[in-house]
Amino acid sequence: MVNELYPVFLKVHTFDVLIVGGGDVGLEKISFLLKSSPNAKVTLVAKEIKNEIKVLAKDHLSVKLIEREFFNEDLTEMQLVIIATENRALNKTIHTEAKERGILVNVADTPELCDFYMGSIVTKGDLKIGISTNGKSPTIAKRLRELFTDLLPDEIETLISNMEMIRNNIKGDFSKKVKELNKLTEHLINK
Ligand SMILES: C[C@@]1(CC(=O)O)C2=NC(=C\c3[nH]c(c(CCC(=O)O)c3CC(=O)O)Cc3[nH]c(c(CC(=O)O)c3CCC(=O)O)/C=C3\N/C(=C\2)[C@@H](CCC(=O)O)[C@]3(C)CC(=O)O)/[C@H]1CCC(=O)O
Ligand SMILES: NC(=O)c1ccc[n+]([C@@H]2O[C@H](COP(=O)([O-])OP(=O)(O)OC[C@H]3O[C@@H](n4cnc5c(N)ncnc54)[C@H](O)[C@@H]3O)[C@@H](O)[C@H]2O)c1
Repeated sequence: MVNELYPVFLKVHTFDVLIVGGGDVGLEKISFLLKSSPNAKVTLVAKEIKNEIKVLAKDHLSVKLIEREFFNEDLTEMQLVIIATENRALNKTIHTEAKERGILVNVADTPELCDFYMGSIVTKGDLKIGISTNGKSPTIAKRLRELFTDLLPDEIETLISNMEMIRNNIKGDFSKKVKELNKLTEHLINK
């Protein structure tokens, strides 16, 4: 099958995100989301919310927890929904309702019901690399994250900051700027 995924880097703090389910999977999803995007505007609804999620929410003022069963009205004004209850039929029903409202949906661990996948994420300051295996092996995505995190030197952060300064200070037209920036960085790739 062709890999048709198009990666984007979302400014999640400008979105309203709903997570349904507050068990192990809900915890995994909200943890990864907040790790990358600490100010993500997340509402989590679940009949029972794990204590770890409550502890995490205390450190993130943009997170709202609602401990009760899910109602369709919870989807109002949401732009992204992550569904993670243990009830597959319920997950499917919420998926259908969300799609009717034009909301992008991720049903945790159910690739065929996902409009987008949560990626595995390598972070070195302003550098962020999202990894996906097209839903085939989250374990490989995780291992590649570990590999790239080790492989990329922390100095990459300084390098990117320096390049930003140079980029802002190069005078002249666009093509001259592009040429100079390319010349400065060509030694980074040793073929
Ligand atoms: C990247 C990451 C981000 C995150 O979770 O936020 C993520 N899964 C992670 C870990 C992980 N998940 C699972 C295991 C156990 C081992 C295993 O089964 O492989 C491990 C590994 C571990 O924990 O060691 C269970 C699992 N996951 C999915 C299925 C169903 C299936 O594949 O059919 C099953 C089987 C459930 C069952 O047994 O029934 C499906 C999805 N998981 C995805 C993302 C999406 C595709 C990503 C891609 O394109 O690669 C997708 C499609 C949907 C989604 O959830 O977005 C995070 C790594 C974070 C990190 O450490 O960096
Ligand atoms: N835990 C894992 O590591 C794991 C691994 C692979 C797949 N899965 C699958 O992921 C799904 C979720 O797993 P989990 O371990 O988080 O389950 P869990 O039982 O720990 O949590 C389920 C959550 O859904 C909530 N919920 C159930 N019905 C609800 C409703 N009507 N309204 C609102 N909230 C409701 C519960 O209150 C709870 O917070 C399951 O389908 C499971 O098979 C889990």
